[in-house]
Amino acid sequence: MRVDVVSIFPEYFAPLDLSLIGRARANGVLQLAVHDLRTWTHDVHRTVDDTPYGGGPGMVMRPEPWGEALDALAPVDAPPPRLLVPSPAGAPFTQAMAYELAAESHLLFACGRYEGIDQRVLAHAATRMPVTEVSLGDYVLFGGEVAVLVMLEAVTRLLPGVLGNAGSLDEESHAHGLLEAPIYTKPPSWRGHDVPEVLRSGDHGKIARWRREEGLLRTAARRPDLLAALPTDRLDKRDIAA
Ligand SMILES: Nc1ccccc1-c1cnco1
Repeated sequence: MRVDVVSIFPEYFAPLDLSLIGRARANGVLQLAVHDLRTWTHDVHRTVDDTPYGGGPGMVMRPEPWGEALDALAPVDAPPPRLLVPSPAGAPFTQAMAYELAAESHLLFACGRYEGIDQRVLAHAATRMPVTEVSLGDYVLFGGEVAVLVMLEAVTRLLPGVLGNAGSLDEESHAHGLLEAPIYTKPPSWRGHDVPEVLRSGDHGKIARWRREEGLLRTAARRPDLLAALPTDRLDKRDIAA
């Protein structure tokens, strides 16, 4: 997968050389390039923002540098990338979206700052590539960079060969729309707290049932919205009885 990121703070993405993402880049699973938006400015001050039409606080990112950046990174003679723009006004980022993005061959992330990017940049881009504004949640950040770091981690770990034990993808929270059951390791007793007997029973069927029930209980208690969204065929009669 090819990923291009455009930001006025390219140094934000230094962490991407670390750990799993660093390995995915080293073994070619992920081709990542980070670009400074100011590359596509032409004035001595390398200006990327201006005052908002209609007045109001803050500044808006100018369309011209973004237009030239997208022209350069999504040339018309190549298959179009999927443009992702982190935004508080975007669609919620979910594990389902992470799987969707992991199937793409080229992602292009546009990191907005200030009050955001002139809307015409997205409107023009949408004439020649899929554009998705994405929100990480209902809170306000200084810019899209941290959102891109989160999305890149969530997507990259789904790429083949990135996670050592692909099986762990199957068990983690949100993998099946439910939260994961509590997990434990040695010692069997610690500060008066014991590991649930069932997990030390060696009875794998019983352990699997316990984990599913505990995941359901946790989901019902902490994220009833996830339970409500679960397709009914995903809850078999054993779950209802639990
Ligand atoms: N607040 C922001 C400002 C700029 C770019 C993204 C965001 C964002 C994304 N998800 C929540 O907020």
